[in-house]
Amino acid sequence: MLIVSSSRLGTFGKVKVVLSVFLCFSNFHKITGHTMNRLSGHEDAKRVAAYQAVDDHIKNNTAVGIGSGSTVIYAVDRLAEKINKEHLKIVCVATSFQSRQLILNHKLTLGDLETHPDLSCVIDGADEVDDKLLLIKGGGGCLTQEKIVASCTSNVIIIADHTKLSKHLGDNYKRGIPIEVIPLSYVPVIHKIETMLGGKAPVRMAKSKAGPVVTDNGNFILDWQFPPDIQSQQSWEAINSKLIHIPGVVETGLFINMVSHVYFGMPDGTFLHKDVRNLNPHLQGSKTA
Ligand SMILES: O=C[C@H](O)[C@H](O)[C@H](O)COP(=O)(O)O
Repeated sequence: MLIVSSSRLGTFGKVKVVLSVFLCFSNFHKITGHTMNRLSGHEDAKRVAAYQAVDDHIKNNTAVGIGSGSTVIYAVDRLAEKINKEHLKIVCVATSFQSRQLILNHKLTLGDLETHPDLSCVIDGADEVDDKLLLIKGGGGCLTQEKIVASCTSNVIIIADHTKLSKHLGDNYKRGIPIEVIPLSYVPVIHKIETMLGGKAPVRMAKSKAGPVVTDNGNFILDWQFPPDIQSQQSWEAINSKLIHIPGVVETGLFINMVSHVYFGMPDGTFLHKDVRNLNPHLQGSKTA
């Protein structure tokens, strides 16, 4: 029937038919609940990690930090489910515009660091985690508020899919270390990073806007593609210290000695839990909930 009628339609009519078929197909997936089944392996892995972290660490009558990124979305889903089911009283502190929206959209209680400067835990994502649990963060442009919020707890919990796990920083995440800078300083900061530490530190350009990415704080992001041998010459702590002392640098996406636990969702639906107190990993099962 479609073929017969499409031959009698003009271009505009054909576009309408194609659009209706597309909308029908998307609604079919929503109606039949197939949306979850269509999740990719990566999405499933993110969900497994996020659910497990929430189940293990969220306690009643606490304030928690909510990180940013695509994995945190699953954590907030689980948190909302848990709060409603168990009638918990939890105050959520955001680390970005996105995370604030997530909290508000789930009708959770929004707090801030002014009212809740001590957090029971922070659940956040990462772009890469090395075998000492050092992190690269900021791939989505959020890092300064994340680091401030993370500094307000002794329990930073990272959730990620298995592709984020690597031996050394930069093994898997190739975009470089994000560095937030005050806009007027970006050229001298690039020059200083490249002269002092080597590599390249281009300003991150926006995809759907002319010009650079602008952070939630009104700043620019540099992605420092560091020289491969830098890790054999100096520690990440020393490198981070050099970077943050450059005038104009607001913060870096290097999170050093800040993490307590990391949960990786694995391709087979299990999760890998790493506890900083015992860096031998424990494969803990397949609670996908
Ligand atoms: O800038 C973004 C944040 O640091 C994210 O937590 C990080 O990029 C990981 O995001 P995702 O969970 O989407 O991989």
